[in-house]
Amino acid sequence: MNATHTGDDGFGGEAVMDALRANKLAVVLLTPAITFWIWSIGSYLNSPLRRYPGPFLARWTNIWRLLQVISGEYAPRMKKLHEKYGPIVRLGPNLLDLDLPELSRVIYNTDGKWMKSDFYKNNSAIVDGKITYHLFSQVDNVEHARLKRPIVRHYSVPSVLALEKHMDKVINDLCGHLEKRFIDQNKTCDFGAWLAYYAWDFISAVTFSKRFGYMEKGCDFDGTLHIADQAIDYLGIVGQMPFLDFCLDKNPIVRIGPPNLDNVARIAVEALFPRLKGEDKNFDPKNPDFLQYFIDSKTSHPEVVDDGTIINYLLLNLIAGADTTAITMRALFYYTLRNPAIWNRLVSEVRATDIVTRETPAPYQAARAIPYLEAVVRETLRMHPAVSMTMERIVPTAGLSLPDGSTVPAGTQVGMNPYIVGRNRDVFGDDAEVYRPERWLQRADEPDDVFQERMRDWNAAELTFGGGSRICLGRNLSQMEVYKVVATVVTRYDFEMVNPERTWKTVSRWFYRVENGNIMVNLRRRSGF
Ligand code: HEM
Repeated sequence: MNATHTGDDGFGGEAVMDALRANKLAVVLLTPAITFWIWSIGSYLNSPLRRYPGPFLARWTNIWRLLQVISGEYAPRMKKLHEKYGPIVRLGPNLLDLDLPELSRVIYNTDGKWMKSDFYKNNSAIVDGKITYHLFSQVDNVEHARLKRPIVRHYSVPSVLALEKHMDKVINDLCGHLEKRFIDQNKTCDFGAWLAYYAWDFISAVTFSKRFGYMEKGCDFDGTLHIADQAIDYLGIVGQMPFLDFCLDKNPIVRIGPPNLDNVARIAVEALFPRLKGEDKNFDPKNPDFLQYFIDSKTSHPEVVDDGTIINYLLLNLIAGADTTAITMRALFYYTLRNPAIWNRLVSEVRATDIVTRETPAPYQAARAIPYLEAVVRETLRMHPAVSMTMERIVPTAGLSLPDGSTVPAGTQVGMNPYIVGRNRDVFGDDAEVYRPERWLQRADEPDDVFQERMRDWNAAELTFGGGSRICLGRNLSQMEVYKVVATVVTRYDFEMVNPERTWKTVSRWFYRVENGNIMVNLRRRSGF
């Protein structure tokens, strides 16, 4: 039979060839997977972190923690893990989260040996083809100190106090808007949203004597507030697997990242150049602002500061300073307004001081001297820290000794989460999950020295502003912003929360965000104000 040649030799040769080809393909496909698994099992078995407990998947891959951040419930979930596993939880193949406040001064210190991890690096921009880090994202401690030196003194209490006139104007404007738009029209106010507009206008006013204009427009008119949320979510999510930044935001072919904060960058540039030319009409030399401080540092530290550095300083102020403080103020009103005993005490103690008039907001130092206001602010910072994620550091050469007698080897990433240490029961007591400002006051039967020692321990456990040489640069500024506005509005208006029984919606990633619509209030002007 003259069969057409099909390659089949009558002994199933074609089938054999097919099988061989299929096998080759299987080998090509399976080899990397098998190698990866052998490597994973090897690393798992040999890992010096094997002894530390944590979720099974977290020991193998950082994808597990990335998913926790995406969930938007990061901090509460991590808190549950600590309840299950104890003070040391392994959150990734090379990451330990510690609920050990006694080690906060060891990990967050000023000796320059503890570096930030690569988590922070994606918070950077490409300038002239080069990745540029700012004060927050620079992980190299020497370079960080160089960048910080020219400006650190401008964030001290006396320097920030010199900006109080700017603050008073913004607070009076906030009050004007609340009266015109809500009180006079008998309308309910989304106070949470207004606190955010206030925070953004406040930070721009003290930074370059000009407002973004969110209060004037009464909305996030250019979408910047929304973009800032996306940018900070990107930091939290991509920071779990830092190489992803090179596939996404820093992708050389197509950039896949959150929208740029172009508007903020444009405003910073538009503020700098007219000022340098002496053409800035918004600037009054009698009322300094951060931009002026930064320009002065060009003269005092010419080896570090040029116009590019100033833009970086400006941007960081605007981006790091607004949402963090807005979150704190929202949390403060949420917790206090829902609890009549706390709210009434706050109102009566603030009003009794008589430090606010129709024309003048509360002076900072007088507001800071009201013990119950201090207690309320501290309790808010403890219960609802604006940053609610592990602040990762790399263990230096000497290793890290833990209270269980073990030593964490150099190169491991470790860190603490302000949300978790702030709720540590050994430090703050069995009611650490309860919002109770009174805990910050000296008890009637508590001797002075006992109270002072308690405060020392509590201060060490409070990481809301971070610690050591990387402690928040803007903490004095943000405190002025909070104390002044709370004392002022609490004196000028009566507040009534709409639906105080409704629980709020929060998102916990890098920031512990509070969504709009959670603090709806009806306001009434008090007589004499
Ligand atoms: C309630 C308000 C605020 C909170 C809770 C807060 C929290 C923090 C935390 C926890 C860190 C350290 C992060 C880490 O080590 O991983 C930090 C760093 C920083 N914050 Fe704040 N912040 C607030 C307001 C501000 C303001 C108003 C500004 C600026 C005007 C600011 C500027 C910065 C800067 C520049 C850093 C980096 C410091 C460095 O690494 O040297 N923050 N902040």
